[in-house]
Amino acid sequence: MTKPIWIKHASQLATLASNINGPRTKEAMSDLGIIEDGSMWVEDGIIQAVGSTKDLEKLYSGKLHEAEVVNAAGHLITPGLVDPHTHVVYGGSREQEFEMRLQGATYMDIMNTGGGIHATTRMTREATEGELIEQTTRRLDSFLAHGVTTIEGKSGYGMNVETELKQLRVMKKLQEQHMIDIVPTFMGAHAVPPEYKGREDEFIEYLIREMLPVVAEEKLAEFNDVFCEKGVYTPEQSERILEAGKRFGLIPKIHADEIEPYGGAELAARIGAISAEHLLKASEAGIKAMANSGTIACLLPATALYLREEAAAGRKMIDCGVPVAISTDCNPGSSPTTSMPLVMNLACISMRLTPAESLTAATYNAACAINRQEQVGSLEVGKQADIVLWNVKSYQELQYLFGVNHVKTVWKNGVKVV
Ligand SMILES: N=CN[C@@H](CCC(=O)O)C(=O)O
Ligand SMILES: [Zn+2]
Repeated sequence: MTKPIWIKHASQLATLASNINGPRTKEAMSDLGIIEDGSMWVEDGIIQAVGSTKDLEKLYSGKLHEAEVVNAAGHLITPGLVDPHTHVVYGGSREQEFEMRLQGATYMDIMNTGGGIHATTRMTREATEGELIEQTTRRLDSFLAHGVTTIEGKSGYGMNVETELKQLRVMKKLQEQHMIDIVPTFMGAHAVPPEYKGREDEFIEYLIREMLPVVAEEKLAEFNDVFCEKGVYTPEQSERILEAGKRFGLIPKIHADEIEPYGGAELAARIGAISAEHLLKASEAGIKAMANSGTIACLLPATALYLREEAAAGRKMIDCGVPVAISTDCNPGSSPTTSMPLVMNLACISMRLTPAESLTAATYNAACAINRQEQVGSLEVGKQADIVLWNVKSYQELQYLFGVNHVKTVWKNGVKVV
């Protein structure tokens, strides 16, 4: 039997607890459920109590001597961060493209000449399962070191049955081997593979006929994602792929309006996608439609920065009532980072989210974007004990001192992992 953990005297315990079920919007994104001089009791990996140190001292007075005590005086405590959009499983790396872009090549130029997603697809097809596990483990360790305890992970660097399944099976194995939780998304439509160039509809048929049934049969994914972008998949093609996924029980997500306005946000709202990703160029009508449908905007400010693009209109989206989540977009091309703390900083700096909104976007709303809000994303009784103790005293300081990893201790399911 492991000892209970008693964390006490946190200067701010940002619980993110609320009576609102489902993604938070507008003012609710600023309510962090802060407890000053906060305290938590954890047993068997589950949060048993959350409150003031005084209250918990009374509640557990007969058991205090049994617990491992963590004195969090002067420290902020938050839920483990949730990253709802990653391409974490891939082979190789693409540092030469970074230099090409600095010299003027665009993301799409590189992709259209066989680089970008296609380059990573070649390297992922060549990599063995063991090599992918080894590379990905290093990234998962880095996520934990940055306070991230749950991530979503997409396939999409295979675009054939064999490699798409290899990526998803790697995620399944890592879910068993690694402390971090990985929520899998099938993204067979990440690009049009070169062998199908000009025959997009044939590839879509292949994806629907050969890939989706196996992914569903082996329960390898919960979501189905598509890159809806000019030169990749049209809104009509994206809809066909996502509707087919629905028939196999996969919930739609959409990479939408990243490079050009293309009706992706509107499509996400119309077909009931749980989230739409990127949205740098989302139209007014698309933003309104997402607010009405409650589709979560999963915004990726590190990607915008890395591609030297203007970030998505996060401030405006929140003001319009769109629930906003944020993510690293961890991938080898447009955002090779695992730092959610940096993403929280950028959400404030480049999208004008407030420090409180940014924390909600990286915890509770991020959990909603991957259907994990019942388990993680807030510090509430009965939830997983995924907890971060930070080397700062407040959430305001966490967002203010930017570009620094302030993580001191991370517990995943009540186990100290950092
Ligand atoms: N934009 C499409 N897909 C990824 C990038 C993948 C890559 O460049 O390897 C994204 O979300 O940013
Ligand atoms: Zn992505």
